[in-house]
Amino acid sequence: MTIGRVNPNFRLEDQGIEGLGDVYYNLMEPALIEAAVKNDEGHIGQGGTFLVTTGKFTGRSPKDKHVVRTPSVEDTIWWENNAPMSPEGFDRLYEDMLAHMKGRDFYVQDLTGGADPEYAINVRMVTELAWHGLFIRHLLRRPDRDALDGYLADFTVINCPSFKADPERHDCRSDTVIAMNFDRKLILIANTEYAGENKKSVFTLLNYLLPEKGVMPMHCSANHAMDNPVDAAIFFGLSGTGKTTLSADPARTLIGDDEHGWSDRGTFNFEGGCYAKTINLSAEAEPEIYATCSMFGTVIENMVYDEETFELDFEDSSLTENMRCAYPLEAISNASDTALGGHPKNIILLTCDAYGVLPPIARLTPAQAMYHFLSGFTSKTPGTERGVVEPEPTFSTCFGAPFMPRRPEAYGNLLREKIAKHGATCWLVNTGWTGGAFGTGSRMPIKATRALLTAALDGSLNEATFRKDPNFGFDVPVTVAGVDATLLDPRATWADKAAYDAQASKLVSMFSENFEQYLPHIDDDVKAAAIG
Ligand SMILES: Nc1ncnc2c1ncn2[C@@H]1O[C@H](COP(=O)(O)OP(=O)(O)O)[C@@H](O)[C@H]1O
Ligand SMILES: C=C(OP(=O)(O)O)C(=O)O
Ligand SMILES: [Mn+2]
Repeated sequence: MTIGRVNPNFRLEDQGIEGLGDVYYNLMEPALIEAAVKNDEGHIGQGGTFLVTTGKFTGRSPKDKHVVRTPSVEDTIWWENNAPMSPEGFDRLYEDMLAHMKGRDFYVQDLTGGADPEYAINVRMVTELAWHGLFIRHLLRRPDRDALDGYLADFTVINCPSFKADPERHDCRSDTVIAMNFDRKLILIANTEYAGENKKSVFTLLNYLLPEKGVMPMHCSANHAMDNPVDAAIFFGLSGTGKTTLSADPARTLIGDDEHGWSDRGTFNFEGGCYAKTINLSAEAEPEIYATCSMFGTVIENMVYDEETFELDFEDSSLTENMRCAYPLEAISNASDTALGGHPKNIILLTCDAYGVLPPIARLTPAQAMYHFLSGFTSKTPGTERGVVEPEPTFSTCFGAPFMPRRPEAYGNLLREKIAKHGATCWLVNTGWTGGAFGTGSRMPIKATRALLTAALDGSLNEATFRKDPNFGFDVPVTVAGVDATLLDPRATWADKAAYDAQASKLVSMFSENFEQYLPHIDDDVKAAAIG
């Protein structure tokens, strides 16, 4: 049976997907919650949130993500970073998945990725779980109801957690799979309930498609000065570095928290919602995000709560440290209603340095910015990927290697052109450790990071006195109003200075060793910015 609103000429049957049980098209939030409760997928929480747990998979499974190796993508995919799947393996996977789906109920959400209509693509999300429908409806962009009657999808994502892949038959690594087929315009996800796979697969898709249109796709958050979209800032960062936290700034307008494009027209959010971490979330440090945890429709994933009062426990990470809430952009009071901004005036590279070596803020030349963008030094945050249990230093190029189908230079060159053309000021911000490495020191206070960003974004920090960092060659401010000057110099925060020097020189070598792979592909000015 077909229930809900859909283009009568573009039902699943029209895509060759037949024999399912009931198919629910484009249900709105209340109906999705009702369906999810009826299916026993979770519980309604305080304020009308929806509370779910996702079982074994509470973070992404990057090693199970595959790109189908067809001739048309052979030369453009960065195969060292993207696990291949044969077209035959994919075809069998699709066939087996469709057979498995027969008789089961599914939820279809016809959505869009990209706030700029010029670059938007239509993505139909077909989910076995009603709450995945609710999640992705929050996260992507919702077309007007009337537009649904003529909606056609550019790409279709099918997410079926009850299906297990067969590595032999489907040419994949395990029984969990995220398979992207750019030729067939299909993405198949199986055997994981972690909601983040839905949004990050669409992100990966846009990272593949947009560079050909001259648009730089970016793993970054974005905001702009209150009521002044021209004064935009973007914050690149791998998971857990602070994109979501720092872009929700009460003094600025939020454009988006995770995925953006930069075209000749400026910046635009790919999404229509946010996906925040809730571990140790406090009303004091992050009031806007905290407030969404008691709003109607917010999806609360893998949080422990009191079974009698339904009160959330923000400290209890026993299910995972990667506990989350998902909500539409409108849930943040000062979010932009267009999700568009100008060309970024400031570009922030967020890094979570678990070694406690990098300063809390440094100003970068364009060449240094390119060097750090390609290096992507940071730490993986516990829980965000399977198997990561403590902050794990890594070089994740473009601050988002798991989502980059193309070679890093493809993104690096686009970014570099845009920085040169629009003259953005670039900053490196360490939201990681201070006063010692992970285990000895402590995480950078959010308040200090915010104060430094405020000074960078309002232009006042440019007037500060800077010192040149002896290890990394970038400019580090010596004093900033409202921030303890000791904090600005990481060496000064370590009790054991010799230990700092040893750790810093170890990090310099790591940078230098990692960067060797890029040397054949880059220009002399970026080479000159290389460390070590
Ligand atoms: N100085 C800091 N800056 C930003 N976030 C911090 C800082 N100190 C601690 N945190 C915590 O780190 C996490 C950052 O996560 P998040 O903003 O979701 O990152 P991302 O969006 O980049 O994945 C949050 O849980 C936040 O509370
Ligand atoms: C959804 C994710 O992104 P982020 O942590 O960058 O918000 C993720 O890494 O699973
Ligand atoms: Mn985030």
